[in-house]
Amino acid sequence: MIKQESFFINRLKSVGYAFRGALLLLKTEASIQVQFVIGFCVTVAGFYFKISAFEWLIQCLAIGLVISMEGINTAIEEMANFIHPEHHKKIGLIKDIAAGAVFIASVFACIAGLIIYIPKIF
Ligand SMILES: Nc1ncnc2c1ncn2[C@@H]1O[C@H](COP(=O)(O)OP(=O)(O)OP(=O)(O)O)[C@@H](O)[C@H]1O
Repeated sequence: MIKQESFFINRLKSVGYAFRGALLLLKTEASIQVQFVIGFCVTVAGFYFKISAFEWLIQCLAIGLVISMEGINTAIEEMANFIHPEHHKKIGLIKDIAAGAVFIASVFACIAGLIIYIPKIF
């Protein structure tokens, strides 16, 4: 019983730490703030154009994917700077690959957005 309680409290604490991390990203990371504003704008567009439940599903997944990838990219950058603050070819490569992953997610999110909104606008 005690073990179960401590498991539950630990999970609750983990959610708290994760929430703190998400708030920190939103407060301090310009790229996350930009993605968040874009996410807000397309959410407004979703209501304006009355997109379907399936389109909402795709849009929510795309917004979540891009913002979370951006968060992982930030964590990789922070770790790289902490482990090796000096200039190094390998650190540059690691950062470029992490940024590349965000870029790929963003391109596909844009394609999904175009598929949803182009028929509604034109
Ligand atoms: N320590 C380093 N050694 C080698 N190249 C680096 C190093 N730090 C950054 N770079 C190169 O400069 C690029 C930009 O790095 P930076 O850390 O400024 O990321 P950024 O994309 O500007 O991130 P953000 O603006 O989100 O903080 C990297 O993608 C990498 O190519």
